[in-house]
Amino acid sequence: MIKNHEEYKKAVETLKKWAYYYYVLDNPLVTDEEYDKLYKEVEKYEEAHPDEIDPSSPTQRVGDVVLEEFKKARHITKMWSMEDVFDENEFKDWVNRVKRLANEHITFYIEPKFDGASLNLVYKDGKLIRAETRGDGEIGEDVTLNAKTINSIPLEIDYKGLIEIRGEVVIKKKDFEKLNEERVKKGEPTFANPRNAAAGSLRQLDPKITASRPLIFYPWGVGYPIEVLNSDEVSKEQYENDKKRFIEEFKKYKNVMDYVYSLGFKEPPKRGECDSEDIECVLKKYHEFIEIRDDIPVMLDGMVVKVNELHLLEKLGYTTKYPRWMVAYKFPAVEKETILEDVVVQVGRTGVLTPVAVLKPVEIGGVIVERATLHNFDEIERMDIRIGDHVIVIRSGDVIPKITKVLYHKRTGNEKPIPRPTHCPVCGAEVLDEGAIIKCQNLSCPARVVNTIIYAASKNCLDIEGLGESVAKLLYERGLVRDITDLFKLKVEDLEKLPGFARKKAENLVKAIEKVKGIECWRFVNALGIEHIGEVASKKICETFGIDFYKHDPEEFYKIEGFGPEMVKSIAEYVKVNREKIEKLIELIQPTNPKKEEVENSPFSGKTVVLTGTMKKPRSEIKELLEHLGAHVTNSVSKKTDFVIYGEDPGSKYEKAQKLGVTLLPEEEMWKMIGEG
Ligand SMILES: NC(=O)c1ccc[n+]([C@@H]2O[C@H](COP(=O)([O-])OP(=O)(O)OC[C@H]3O[C@@H](n4cnc5c(N)ncnc54)[C@H](O)[C@@H]3O)[C@@H](O)[C@H]2O)c1
Ligand SMILES: [Zn+2]
Repeated sequence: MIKNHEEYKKAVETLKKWAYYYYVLDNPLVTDEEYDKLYKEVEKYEEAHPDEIDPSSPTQRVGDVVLEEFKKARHITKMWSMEDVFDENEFKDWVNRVKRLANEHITFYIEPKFDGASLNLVYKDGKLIRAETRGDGEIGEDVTLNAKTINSIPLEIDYKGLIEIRGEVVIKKKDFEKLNEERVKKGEPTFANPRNAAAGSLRQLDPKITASRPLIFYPWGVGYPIEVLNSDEVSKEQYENDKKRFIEEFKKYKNVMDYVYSLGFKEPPKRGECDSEDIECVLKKYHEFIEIRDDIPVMLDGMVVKVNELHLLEKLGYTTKYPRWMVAYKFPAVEKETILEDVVVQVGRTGVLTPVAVLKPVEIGGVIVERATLHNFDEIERMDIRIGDHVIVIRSGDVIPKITKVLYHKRTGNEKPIPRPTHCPVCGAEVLDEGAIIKCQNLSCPARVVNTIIYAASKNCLDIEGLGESVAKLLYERGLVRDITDLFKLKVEDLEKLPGFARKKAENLVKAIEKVKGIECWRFVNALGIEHIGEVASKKICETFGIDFYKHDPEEFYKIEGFGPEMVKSIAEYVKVNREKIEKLIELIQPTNPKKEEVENSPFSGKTVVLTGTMKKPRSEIKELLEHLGAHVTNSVSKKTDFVIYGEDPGSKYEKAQKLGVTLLPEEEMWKMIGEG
């Protein structure tokens, strides 16, 4: 609560500073939540003391000043900020207010609120002549050259009159992650969130930098000729004429946007209309938006509700800051402030040390977040993050929880620096520090051994059911397993004595390990965990050399498609050190070589096959088997299909095959043809 003018002035100064960092520098000092809280307090005080209002208060203006380095651009019509509501009651209040002001029946146009950077595109005679950031709403930065590098912005459109098309420049969450990873590698500061990344990428003095960033433009509205005139570039008379014609032609905001999208702009993932008497319709849309929010590749921070009837916009009018005919119904925040309580260091199977932040638990979008990535120790030093620091954490769909900001201004002096490790936290061995990567080189480091076992047992390797993290740790701690080869010595009697193991569980694990015998070659190779050699490379190795791969000269690996020096060197080094181990494992596991000859002679080789109905074995298994026999298994039946193999209760695919005259094979028949019937 702000009690007096003195406190009010202080609060305004704070808000101004935060707004400057946010709008001008694209580098916020606090979370939106914190900004909004103080903003609301200032607003409240101003309502009670209208004569004390500071005209430079952020409540009285749109955005902030523009950066000096840019050429300035005056918008033909004004750009606005937007009122926001945070819950159903606030929203209903807004609806009642706007209905009262309109004094006639209204409908709503609804679309997502994109969390990015506002951009105004001026088209004249069908050509893009200018692109401007919002700036203070009247004057923005001229970023025409930058905008021209964004693929989703058409340089020419079919509309021949003067028009301002407005929208949001955004970056996909995935691309934001990638961009930040690249920046971490180069030792550059990371962007706090996708919005700052988009805004920072758009507001570059060098268009080449903008061009290198994968930006997307989503239009959400039209300025000229429906907004408020803001320059003398156009005469008042022409503006009034154009406006009248435009409103008569389109009538509703919805139609304006349909038209804009028809000009070649990108459509949002979801939009619609509701009657103002049907609040349930709006609320339903709100919940649908929240439901799909994580799956939408770009950030949405709310849903925008606009009065649909164009002739009412002028009547409903504007405050100093925003139109009275639209509102943002905000979603729960994806960024929260919390405290860094500790940093634990994890050691992976390759020995790389990764710092993980332990946070004071905080709820973000319905999920309690307790841990976050910190990338590496170079990043920790660059951010100067300390234990006890107040930090901002972001989590949203593809964006994994991460600390994006340290709130230095909240330091008390008791924060503790996070030392760069010189020794492995697990085995105590001295580490190899290569800057971004710090490594424990002790091959028998417990963390490395346990993680190697977990990896080898995982789905795409030996696929040992029941051998996850906790069991692997237990087996290691009890001295039962120090190496993958030890797995094959495990006896039911040893296991059943372990905590949490009854006889049944012990038997199951031993059985699961026995099942590894005769496993496919590629799974065996993948399980070795050779650096740079994953599933695909393992398959290629087995197809080319079979299980004797390690006996071949490293040079020979170059003939495999896609194998470069990094991979070949890694294999060579691995084999040099581990030859004996490989041989011992082959003896124990006896992996099967892919049998090429048989595949060529199979009745299914080169055939296109579709599966339908319930089969005796899981469909994925049958698919794999048929593919192994050289078949091409697809999902839909066409004239090109050779066989439709059906189990019980076959569906429409069966009928389609009959219609097209495709050969129908009962499942039994297939097994006979393979020789397993
Ligand atoms: N963390 C900080 O320090 C800090 C500082 C200042 C402001 N902020 C945050 O910024 C927000 C206020 O900023 P603002 O006043 O620029 O408003 P805003 O960014 O929340 O909303 C207005 C903008 O929304 C965009 N928009 C996206 N989708 C739209 C759609 N479908 N229709 C119309 N417009 C759409 C437009 O660019 C428009 O300019 C608050 O959430 C506040 O917390 C944070
Ligand atoms: Zn170690």
